[in-house]
Amino acid sequence: MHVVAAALIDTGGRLLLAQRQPGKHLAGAWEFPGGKLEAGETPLAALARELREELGVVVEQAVPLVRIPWRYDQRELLLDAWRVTRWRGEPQSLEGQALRWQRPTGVDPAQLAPADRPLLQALRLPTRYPITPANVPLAQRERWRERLAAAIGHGERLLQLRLLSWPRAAVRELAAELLPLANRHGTGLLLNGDIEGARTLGIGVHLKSSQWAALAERPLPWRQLIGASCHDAGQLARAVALGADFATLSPVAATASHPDAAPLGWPAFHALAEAAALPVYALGGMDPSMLEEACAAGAQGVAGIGGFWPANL
Ligand SMILES: Nc1nc2c([nH]c(=O)n2[C@H]2C[C@H](O)[C@@H](COP(=O)(O)OP(=O)(O)OP(=O)(O)O)O2)c(=O)[nH]1
Repeated sequence: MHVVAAALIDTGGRLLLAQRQPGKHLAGAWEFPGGKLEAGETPLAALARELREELGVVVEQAVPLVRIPWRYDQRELLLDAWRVTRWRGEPQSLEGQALRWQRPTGVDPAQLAPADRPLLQALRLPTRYPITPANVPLAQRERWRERLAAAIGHGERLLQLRLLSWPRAAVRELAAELLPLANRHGTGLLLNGDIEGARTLGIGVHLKSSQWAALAERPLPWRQLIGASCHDAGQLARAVALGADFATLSPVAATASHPDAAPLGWPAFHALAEAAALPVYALGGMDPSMLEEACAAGAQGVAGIGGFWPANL
C-alpha cells in the first residue's frame, strides 16, 4: 500500500500533526496528514487531493522528504513523505480530526504512528554527526572538553563520545559537564555503547551491532536518542525492529580506522539506505565536504571522525 504523508512546517518552524480517528487503523495515534494513493494517481496528485480533502489547503510546492517501507501486523506500506514548502489556505479540520502545530523537537515519538517515528527523526536530525577519535588519551581530557564545547557552540547538533580507552566513569563525567551547554543548544550527546550511563544521564547512546543482537527491545525511552552502527541490510532491519532512531552505515569509502573492511561504495549505500526504515548517516572515509554526495545517495547526512575536528577548534 502506497501512502503519501505531508510535513507542513509553518514560518515559525512548527509542524502540523493530525490525530487518527476512532475506528481507524492506529486510532488515537498522531500522524502526518495524507492517505492512500487512488488507482492511477501519482504521489504528488494524491498529496494534493488528501490535503484539499482533509485540511482545505492547496499544495503549491512540495519536495520529496523520505520513503519509509513499514510493516504493521495486518498491512505493509510505503510511507512516502513530502515536505510541503508552499501552500495556500489555513489548514482546518475538515474530517473532524484533531490538529496541532508543534515544534519537531517537542513531538513525543511515542504518540506517533510507528512508521512516522523515522520520519520525525529525519526532520529533526542534523546532516552532520561527528564522532570523537577513539584513541584520545585521558591526559587530553581538558583539550577535548574544550573542543567538544566549541563544536556545540559552532552549531554541531549531534555528537558521539567514542573514547574507547577511557574508563566509562570518565566519559560519563565529561558528558555530564557538557550536558548543560548541549541542552541549551539542542545538541544530542551520545555515549558509545554505555546504555547504563546514557540512562543515568538522560542522554543518547550509540550501539554497535553485537550490542543490538543481545537486546530484546529498545533500551531507552523515546526522548533519548539511539544510534545503531550497521554494515548490511540485516543489521539495518534489526536496528529498525528494535526502535533505533537512526543508523550509521559503513564503510562507504576506505577508512584508516577500519583498514580491513571492504568499502560499500555509493551505489550499494544508496540501495541500502533507501530500503531502510530509518535515517542513515554515511560513515567511513567521509568528511563534511561529501554531504551533498551523501544526500544524493539517500543519506540523512555524513558521520565521521577525521575531517570533523578541525585543528583550530
Ligand atoms: N495518512 C497517514 N497514514 C499513515 C501515517 N503513518 C502511518 O503509519 N499511516 C498508515 C495508517 C494507515 O494504515 C495507512 C494510511 O491510510 P489512510 O490514512 O488512508 O487511512 P484510512 O484510515 O483511510 O485507511 P483504513 O484504516 O480505512 O484502511 O497508513 C501518516 O503519517 N499519515
